[in-house]
Amino acid sequence: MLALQDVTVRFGPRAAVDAVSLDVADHEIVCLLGPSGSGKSTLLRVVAGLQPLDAGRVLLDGADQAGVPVHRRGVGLMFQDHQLFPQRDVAGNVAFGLRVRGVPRAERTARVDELLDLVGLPGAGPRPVAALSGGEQQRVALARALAPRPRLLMLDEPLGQLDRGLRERLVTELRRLFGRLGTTVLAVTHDQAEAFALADRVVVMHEGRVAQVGSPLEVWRRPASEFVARFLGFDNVVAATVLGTAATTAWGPIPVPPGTREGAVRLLVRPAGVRLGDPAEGLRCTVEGRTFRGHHVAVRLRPVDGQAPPLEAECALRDTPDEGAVVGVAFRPDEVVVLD
Ligand SMILES: Nc1ncnc2c1ncn2[C@@H]1O[C@H](COP(=O)(O)OP(=O)(O)OP(=O)(O)O)[C@@H](O)[C@H]1O
Repeated sequence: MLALQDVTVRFGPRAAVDAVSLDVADHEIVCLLGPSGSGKSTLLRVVAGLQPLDAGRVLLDGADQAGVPVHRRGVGLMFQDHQLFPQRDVAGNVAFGLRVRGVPRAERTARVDELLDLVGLPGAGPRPVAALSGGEQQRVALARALAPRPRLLMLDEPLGQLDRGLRERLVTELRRLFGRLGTTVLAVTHDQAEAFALADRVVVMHEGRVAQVGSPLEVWRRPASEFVARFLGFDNVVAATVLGTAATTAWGPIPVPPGTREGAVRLLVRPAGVRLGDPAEGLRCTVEGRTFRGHHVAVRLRPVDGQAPPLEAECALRDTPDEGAVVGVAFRPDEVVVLD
């Protein structure tokens, strides 16, 4: 449905988007994820036709979009500040795209009612938008973007300004809704939890380039590089020399999965693979701190020998050691990832 081929956008000497290629299939939900300034919004604006290209091509259903203006691309847009028209009521906002396309009144009314039902705001048509909560406004903005049945819906930080609880609920609803409608979606977010909950595929961006593409599970399990690992919040990264099924590191020997590339590498040990046990065995560490994360506790560990970098373990609530305790650390090979 959407194909980006070597898309490049420069602002001055710097490429904000640097030779990005990406395909989005029909009915697929793809999330661009990355830190501030990595080029996500610029890429979205390119697809919408709001940002000219310096090189490359954008194709929609196989047709090159060079020279095709925004309103002829058949894409729907929903931006962070969702820009509802404050002087119109909810129905007037949702109907906007239909009115500019000359859809007759009766059909417009029916479609607005249908969409308000769909986004969970049945009967809200006559309400002034100023009287709606942030979450309700977000739903109205979504209904407005969906109303003209865009072939591709683009969302820029769709839930950016809402509090976390509401975001988590809405993101699940959105995914279900898009699945039901068969909507193809390209969304931008800097929030990994949101991207992982919404997307079929995640595209991690770094300095205008694609750092990794994969399903949420693939990216989470196997971050391709140290950048992606750290962006996802994995900080147990260490220099290692691999020989056979063991790596020599500042944390001592770490078992690695069979078939791991030999020689000098960077290794990630996911916190779930850091096991705490008897202080007489393995790497001796002091428990520096603990953070409760709902279903588990993140435990910060400082190796006693002082030279090795700190590391983090993930513990079940009932197995969490006290702060200040000395523990012995062992590593599970299935949670070890070799980074590029
Ligand atoms: N109109 C512009 N003129 C000059 N530089 C720009 C312009 N738009 C974006 N940039 C620069 O291009 C780079 C990418 O910006 P972009 O907004 O695409 O990043 P982003 O990943 O969406 O960031 P954020 O999450 O903060 O929105 C940044 O360095 C930004 O400063």
